[in-house]
Amino acid sequence: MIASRRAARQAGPPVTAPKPAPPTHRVLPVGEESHTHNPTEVEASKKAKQRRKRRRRGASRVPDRAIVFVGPMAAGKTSLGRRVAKELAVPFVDSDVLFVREHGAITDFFAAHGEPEFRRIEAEIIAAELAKPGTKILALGGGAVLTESTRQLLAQYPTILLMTTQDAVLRTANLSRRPLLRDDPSAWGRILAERKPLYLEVANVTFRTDRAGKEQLTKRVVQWVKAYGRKERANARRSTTERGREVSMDEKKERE
Ligand SMILES: Nc1ncnc2c1ncn2[C@@H]1O[C@H](COP(=O)(O)OP(=O)(O)OP(=O)(O)O)[C@@H](O)[C@H]1O
Ligand SMILES: O=C(O)C1=C[C@@H](O)[C@@H](O)[C@H](O)C1
Ligand SMILES: [Mg+2]
Repeated sequence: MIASRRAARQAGPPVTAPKPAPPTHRVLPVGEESHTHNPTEVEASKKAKQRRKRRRRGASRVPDRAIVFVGPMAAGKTSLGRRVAKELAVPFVDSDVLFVREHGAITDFFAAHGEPEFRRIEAEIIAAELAKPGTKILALGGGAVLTESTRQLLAQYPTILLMTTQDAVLRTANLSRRPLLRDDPSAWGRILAERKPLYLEVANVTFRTDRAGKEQLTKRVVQWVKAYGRKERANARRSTTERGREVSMDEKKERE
């Protein structure tokens, strides 16, 4: 059976078979690329392999847990977070989106149950998301840092603060989706003044989103994340070696 299938494969299609359709520039699904001998498709396959290799290399340099984005309303957590996640080929999660999925619109929830109940559930959602293994970009709601337990958890995660100015927000953000700002534009600055110390307490680094375009910022944040991952791995290797040395010193002492 196997021999006959091999023979059929070696024999190729019957001479009378209709001519196959001309090759197209279709991008082949992952895993199918190596079954072609068409030069265009071979080239596409090579490029796909290189891309996967680059992604694996990139992924191995990023921290193996959540990378968190914090910052004031409309600073760019969602738009930049999505871009950075795409570039690193890791999932993007937004705590506001998780909340809405479970409990409906945030403004309605505030009106019906009040802010303290919102903060309690928000903190639970964030803690559960941080506890899940694997690299991801996690964007937090603008007020998540108000909760102390969340701030304490963030001490164990690379945390990026996105900062901007009220002028930039009023220029770029869609105010119809932000009724608080539409009705009282100076609310943004007042809220930021109250929260700034909390943002700075949890952040490992700050990027200004009003001073550079999204593309340039994405590159800079990706570079920072990779450098953070490299440093963390180097530190882990160093402390393993040091622990190894301590053990062998102890063994030596015991033998003496
Ligand atoms: N670097 C940038 N340059 C110009 N515009 C930007 C930049 N970053 C974000 N924006 C714009 O600012 C607006 C707010 O961005 P985004 O919704 O990502 O902010 P956010 O921090 O997620 O807001 P929220 O706190 O409401 O969730 C969007 O219109 C976005 O396109
Ligand atoms: O700044 C805030 O307090 C908030 C920001 C949003 O991301 C939402 O989490 C919610 O609207 C509260
Ligand atoms: Mg957002």
